Amino acid sequence: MITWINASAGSGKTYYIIQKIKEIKQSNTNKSKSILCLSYSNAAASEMSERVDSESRKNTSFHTVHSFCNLALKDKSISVINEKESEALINKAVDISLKSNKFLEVVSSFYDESNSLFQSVYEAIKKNIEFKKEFLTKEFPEWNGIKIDKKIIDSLSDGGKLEINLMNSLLYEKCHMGGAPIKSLLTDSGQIRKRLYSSAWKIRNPFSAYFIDEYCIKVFEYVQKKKTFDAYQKSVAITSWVNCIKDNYENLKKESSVLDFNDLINNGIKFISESIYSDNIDVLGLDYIFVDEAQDLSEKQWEFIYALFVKVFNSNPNVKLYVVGDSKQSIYGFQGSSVYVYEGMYKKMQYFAEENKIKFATEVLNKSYRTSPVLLDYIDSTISSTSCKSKHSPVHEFSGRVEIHEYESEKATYGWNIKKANESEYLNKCLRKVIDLQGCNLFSENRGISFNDIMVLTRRRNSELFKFVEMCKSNNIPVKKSLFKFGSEEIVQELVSILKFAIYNDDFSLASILKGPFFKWAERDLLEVCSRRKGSIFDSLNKKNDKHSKVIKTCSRWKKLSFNPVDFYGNLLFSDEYGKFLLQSSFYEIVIEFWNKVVEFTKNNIGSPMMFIEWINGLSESFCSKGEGISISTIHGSKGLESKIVILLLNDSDIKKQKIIFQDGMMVWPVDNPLYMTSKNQRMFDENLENERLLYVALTRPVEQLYIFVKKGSSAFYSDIIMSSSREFKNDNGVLYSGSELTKRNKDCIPV
Ligand SMILES: Nc1ncnc2c1ncn2[C@@H]1O[C@H](COP(=O)(O)OP(=O)(O)OP(=O)(O)O)[C@@H](O)[C@H]1O
Repeated sequence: MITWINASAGSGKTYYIIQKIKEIKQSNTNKSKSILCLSYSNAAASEMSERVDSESRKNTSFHTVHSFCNLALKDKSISVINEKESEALINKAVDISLKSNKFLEVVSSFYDESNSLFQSVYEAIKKNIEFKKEFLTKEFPEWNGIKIDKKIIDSLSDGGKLEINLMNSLLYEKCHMGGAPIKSLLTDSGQIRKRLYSSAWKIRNPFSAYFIDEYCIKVFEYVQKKKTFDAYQKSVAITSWVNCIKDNYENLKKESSVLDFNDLINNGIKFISESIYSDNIDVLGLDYIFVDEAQDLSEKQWEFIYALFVKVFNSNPNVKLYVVGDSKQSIYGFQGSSVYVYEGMYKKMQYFAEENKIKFATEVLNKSYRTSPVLLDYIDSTISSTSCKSKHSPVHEFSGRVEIHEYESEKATYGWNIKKANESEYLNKCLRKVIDLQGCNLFSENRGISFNDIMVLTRRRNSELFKFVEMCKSNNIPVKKSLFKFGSEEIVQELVSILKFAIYNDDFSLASILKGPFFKWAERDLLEVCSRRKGSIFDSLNKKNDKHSKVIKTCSRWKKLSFNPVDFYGNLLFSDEYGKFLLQSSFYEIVIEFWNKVVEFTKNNIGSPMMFIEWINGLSESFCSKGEGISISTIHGSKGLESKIVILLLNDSDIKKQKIIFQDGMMVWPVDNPLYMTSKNQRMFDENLENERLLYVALTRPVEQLYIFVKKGSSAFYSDIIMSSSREFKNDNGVLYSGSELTKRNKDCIPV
């Protein structure tokens, strides 16, 4: 049986799964049912796990699709690299490709338009790595007589724009055909064309005007064709170079016997289809499979889930699959999920059910168990323009409040000091709001507001946000560090790398240790050692032992420690020079927390270092300063969570447009030809929808109070949506918009 539930935020989707598991566990059967719960993110998987009781947890496992696939690999002693390590490898793959003939070919074929070339090279690699300006200028001052001057490299920042300008000027201004500027020839009002018409009129030849038009059309077609052909050539060259980087990356992974996150899924699919299971997973014994946050899964992850379900179904036709999601909350487009994939999967599952004569059910959850009616009204009026509309009826009756503070974008002519003043005003107002909320009562409960009730959300982790955290601290407002997952804190990553290096002697771990706070190597130092080495980095350092004696001595000491996590970190933190350094550093608090985690792990597990590494990397809980505090998170990170009060910092400059456009696996060169324009428009359309879905996720987190601080940037995307809906909600005094509904209900409750 397959059950598919698509329902709005706060309608109880996760609650449904939890209740279902409870019911299954409480039903009177002899055998305890085996349940697998899959989700997209660590946060969602651990949220589910945290919300079930201990009885339900028996014989039930909670995983992300990745961690489930990783489990299948466990016995195979292959290590899985995280995103940071994968980025370092891509970096290396680019270095190799810069020295390859492929790149030289690209450079030569594009030389006459080298500005555009470097622009695209930059754009092509910028997505994943930092551009190697220094590296390019230093290592390649000249190629085949082509001089790469600093100016060219410095101008690499605006992918595609220069190219479009160039093409426009070719078409409209600077290009001369037999002395006639094309713009003048091609437009009806152009001088040259007018002149041609008037001479045609003079010679009184009835066909001459017709010939002029024909001629103009031919020139126009020629320019279009040339542009398309140039664009095609460039797209092919750059795509083949990007593919060369990809091949290098694949080879580097192979050489070091590592897998990245994408490989995990591919391997998972392979294991399932070839029936190779590790002992860690009893795939065929599953009775129930639950999939939460299904709208966030990528096509590959779905492929895995489908393969898994079919496999289990073939051995146990009674297996039940529950898929739960909300197409309005699909916000991981950059990682391959999309509404199209989600809806396509619905049809595929329905078809599977029909083919195999099993029941395909859908359930309707149309009540909101989270949000105050006032907020629901506001959400519906704000999001109403799109498919995101979510009308569902409120269960609660308590009041709510929405307040909007808008900031205009700074005018360039006012200079930089205005910009600064505006920014701090924006953050100060937000801080003021947090302070003012103390001492007020909640609407939904009969008690005062505590810091724990407040969640601050933002689109990106940017410098503004860090400034805000600093401002909170200096105003004695405690902040929970939910912005960072414990497992991805820099120092936690370093501590994990040390254990990994001690066990595997691998280059990635050593490289990240060397660049970390203890050894503080610059990228250049590392590059110098890596480029000339034979064998591992550690071996090559060993050979030049005088210069690197500190590294050698320290690392050799670590290699001798027992690998049992508690012994390893006990020695490292409390009897080693490294530990002394850490405990005296600003990382002190987090290192102690890390040690507590090591002890906690050892208490509950057999203590294998591999298991520890996986466990600590996957820890989704946030590192929290002691006691209560406001939580701060990106909108992506707040998925599935709720908070009594949400303060939303929206900054239109946070919306960054992707500049590279791929169509059918090939990069489309940015010129104004029809293919590029169609792809670009489609991309913009998709991006806008995703940005709107992101707004929907943010607006649906609060239970009763929402404060939006919106700052107009170049795109004005969010400010337009927020301000146009707020007009409807403007109160009589024209003060901050609280919504007519809410002012009526809450006038007396809230100090304004
Ligand atoms: N049937 C119910 N009875 C009582 N409370 C419920 C019910 N369903 C949901 N809730 C409560 O409503 C809130 C929202 O539920 P839940 O998190 O399951 O919604 P959701 O649909 O998964 O939301 P999101 O899409 O934002 O993740 C939770 O506090 C939950 O405990």
